[in-house]
Amino acid sequence: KSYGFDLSTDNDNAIANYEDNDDKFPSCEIYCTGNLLHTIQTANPKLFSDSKTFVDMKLNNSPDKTLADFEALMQAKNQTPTSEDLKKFVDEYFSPKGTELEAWTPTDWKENPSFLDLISDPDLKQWGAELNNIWKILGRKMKDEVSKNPEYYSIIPVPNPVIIPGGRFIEFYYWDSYWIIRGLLYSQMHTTARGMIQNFLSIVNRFGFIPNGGRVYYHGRSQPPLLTGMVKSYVDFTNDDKFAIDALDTLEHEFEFFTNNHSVTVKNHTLCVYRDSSAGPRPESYREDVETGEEFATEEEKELHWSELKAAAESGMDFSSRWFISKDGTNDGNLTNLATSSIVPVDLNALLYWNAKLIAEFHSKAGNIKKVTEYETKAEKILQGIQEVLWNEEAGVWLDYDMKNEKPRDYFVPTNLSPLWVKAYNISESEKISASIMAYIEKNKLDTFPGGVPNTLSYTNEQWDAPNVWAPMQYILVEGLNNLNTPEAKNMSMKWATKWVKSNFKAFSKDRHMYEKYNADQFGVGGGGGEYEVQTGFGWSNGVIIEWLSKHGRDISTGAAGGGGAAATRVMSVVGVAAVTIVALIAGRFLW
Ligand SMILES: OC[C@H]1O[C@H](O[C@H]2O[C@H](CO)[C@@H](O)[C@H](O)[C@H]2O)[C@H](O)[C@@H](O)[C@@H]1O
Repeated sequence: KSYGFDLSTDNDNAIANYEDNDDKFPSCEIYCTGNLLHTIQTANPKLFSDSKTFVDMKLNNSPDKTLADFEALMQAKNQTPTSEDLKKFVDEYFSPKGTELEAWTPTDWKENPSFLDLISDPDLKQWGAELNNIWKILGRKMKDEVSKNPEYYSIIPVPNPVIIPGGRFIEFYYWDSYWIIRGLLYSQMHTTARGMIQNFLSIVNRFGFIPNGGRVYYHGRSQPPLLTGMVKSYVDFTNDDKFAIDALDTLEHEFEFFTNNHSVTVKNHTLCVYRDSSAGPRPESYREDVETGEEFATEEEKELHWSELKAAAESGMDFSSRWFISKDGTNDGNLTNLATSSIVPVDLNALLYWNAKLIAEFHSKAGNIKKVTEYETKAEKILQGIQEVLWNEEAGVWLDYDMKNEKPRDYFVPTNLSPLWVKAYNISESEKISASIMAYIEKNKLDTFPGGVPNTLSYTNEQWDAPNVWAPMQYILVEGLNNLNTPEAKNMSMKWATKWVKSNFKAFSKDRHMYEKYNADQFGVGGGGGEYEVQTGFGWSNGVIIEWLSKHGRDISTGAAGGGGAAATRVMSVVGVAAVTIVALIAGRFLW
């Protein structure tokens, strides 16, 4: 079946739940589940150093022939083929990863985007130009044959070229694309940004939701819902209200789909959790999931474990102690303690509130008064849930809620502050909230890390734990504090933005790479841990830096000390800088 890429919206035809997925993702019988996938991904010795390699390879024959010939091989080898037998089969029946894609230079790429004029420091300006060049390296276009014969590929066909994250991630990722698109908009690449948003609209129209990334094996889960936020960004840059109005049916559909499939009732409020709807290990990390699954005795327990792994992947934070619930109800443990779907996450509910508010705003542009009221009411209900279930007066911040133990999880994650970013709080209480957030920052010593604010304060060797620090999370913190609009919060926001720009710059100057994640304990160093090597490229890291160079490039310089530059010296007292320095040195960390 080939895709016609009909961008029109037809909610009646879009699926209302995940049930019809098998039809919608025709190559799933090869790439999502089954004996072939299991046998190749668990071969001993292993065939691939990264499990994702196999599921990104193209089929040379139809799925039916491939499966039939594989079964014949299994029979011929008495169900116990050697690794060598399997390697021969893969070489004959699959083509290398990436053959379905072509490098693509965005047609709207500009040599000298105007944001470069907003940067004073010559070294930062040069760096900005190099980051702008990277858009050309990260551009990918699908070959026409993909949409004609999608059953030969794990990649999900989309009509327009995309900017990928980079490294092993050669397809689109849902939430990464939010920061990539903002970076493109700041780089005056409106056509590429619009094309990527249209891809997502087309995907919602075809499947009802946006999968985690652009591969069929991500079919059971999404990622933090940011499509409506992407449309808002596009409209803010272009004033093209019609684009948002035309997208409304699809945006509503994504919102309804997401809330229908993720809701829970807590303390009489309907809120959402991250969740997955598929069976089995993650195909792209099959071997790893089979190994952690060994810890469980029954098939049912294994399935539950895999489902919690995939729910964590839906959150974008795969993996993190944020999702561990130990026997005594703490965040201690390891991947076997994952209980993602029992934790009500602050960020997801704040984002859904934002979605509802934006949909109401777009309806108001269209003059659809009834719809404005409908979505304002939905937003208000989510806000009440956030306030009554997730706001924690004692901690002075929002906290994830543990439904198993019926208690808040008082552990730092940047997402605890995410309502500030999307204004999911009562604005009239900004002063009070600002005081309590600043006290929370102080109490958790969040300002003492030389390389940015870590994702948690637990050192577990998982990639979304300390000491790793991630661009989207720095963004949420910095933009959220800025929104609070009090002098203290704005100062901290500027200080953290400056530190992040300078730390990324140091790493780039040294290694010539933008990293997927960095190290909070060391200034200018890439991150590590988790199940794959740190990746370079890197879409969201580039996007965030381009945005902050555009916004603050006149105030940041590479020369000045303090993790800040001209702006930081303006907003912080000298005493403040010295205090931060002393605290960091006492903690045995190097500032730069
Ligand atoms: O292959 C392992 C996991 O890789 C992805 O997760 C990480 O990279 C994504 C792309 O940058 C990012 O969106 C995510 O936040 C990262 O943790 C993938 O999204 C996972 O589903 C996958 O299991």
